Amino acid sequence: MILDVIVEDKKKRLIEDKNRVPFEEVKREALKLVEADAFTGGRFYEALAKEELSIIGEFKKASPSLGNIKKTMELTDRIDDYNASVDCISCLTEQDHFLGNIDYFKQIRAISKLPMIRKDFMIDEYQFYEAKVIGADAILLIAAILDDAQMKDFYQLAESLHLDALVEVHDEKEMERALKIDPRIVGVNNRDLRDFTIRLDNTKRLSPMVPEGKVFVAESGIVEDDDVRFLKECNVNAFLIGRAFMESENPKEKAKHWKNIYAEA
Ligand SMILES: O=C(O)c1ccccc1NCC(=O)[C@H](O)[C@H](O)COP(=O)(O)O
Repeated sequence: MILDVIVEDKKKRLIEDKNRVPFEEVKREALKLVEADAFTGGRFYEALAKEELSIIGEFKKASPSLGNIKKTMELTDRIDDYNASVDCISCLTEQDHFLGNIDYFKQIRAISKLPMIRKDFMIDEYQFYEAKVIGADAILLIAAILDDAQMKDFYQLAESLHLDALVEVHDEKEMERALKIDPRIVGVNNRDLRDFTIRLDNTKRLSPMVPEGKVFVAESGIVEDDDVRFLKECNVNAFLIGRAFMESENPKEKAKHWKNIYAEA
């Protein structure tokens, strides 16, 4: 499965990353920031926990399912659009399959005040400290690539660094595992990573499992008005949208339009 390939490539990248900036150095830098933190976590969570629909707008240059994504806007124009219309930003930092990197993240961080999630395949403590250093407010934990102990330890590590965690699941089994750590934010990915098919029904099927009080995020495959109407029935707090915004020449209008549809549906 593609996730296995991505994780293997990530392990190789981590060896290079640690050679370039040693673990102890990144950790020291991150802990300094934690000590100086004005916020002790929750910026990302708070932005999603509102009564009305929130949107996480994603920056991704490529993906295994889409290949290279056609560039429709200059980065700074896109950031301006997101700043004016979405509630949080997601930025892929994975290099080999999404063509992201931490400099891309830092570029966006420098000109957006929105809470930002570092979207990557988190398998090593190093990445959490690095996320803190580059100015992330949140990280992604993908249940499919972590065992129960890793999920719990990484969740606690994120909390200790004042980072929110979006815990991503694909099916009932992963949802049960994820809920054991009592995460504040749960996301259902609608993309089947075996064949890349999108089923928004995934969110609908798993929605009754999400306990009251959690922030519930529908991820992937939201591309048209009817998708927004469909997801309204699932009581989600937020959408994570990549492709539809990256391929749009007017992501700001799209985000506003979909928030209106959601409010009126
Ligand atoms: O997008 C992929 O092809 C993909 C493949 C393997 C693992 C993860 C993948 N996507 C990451 C994401 O979670 C999406 O970028 C995100 O949910 C936005 O999805 P979309 O709106 O469909 O671009």
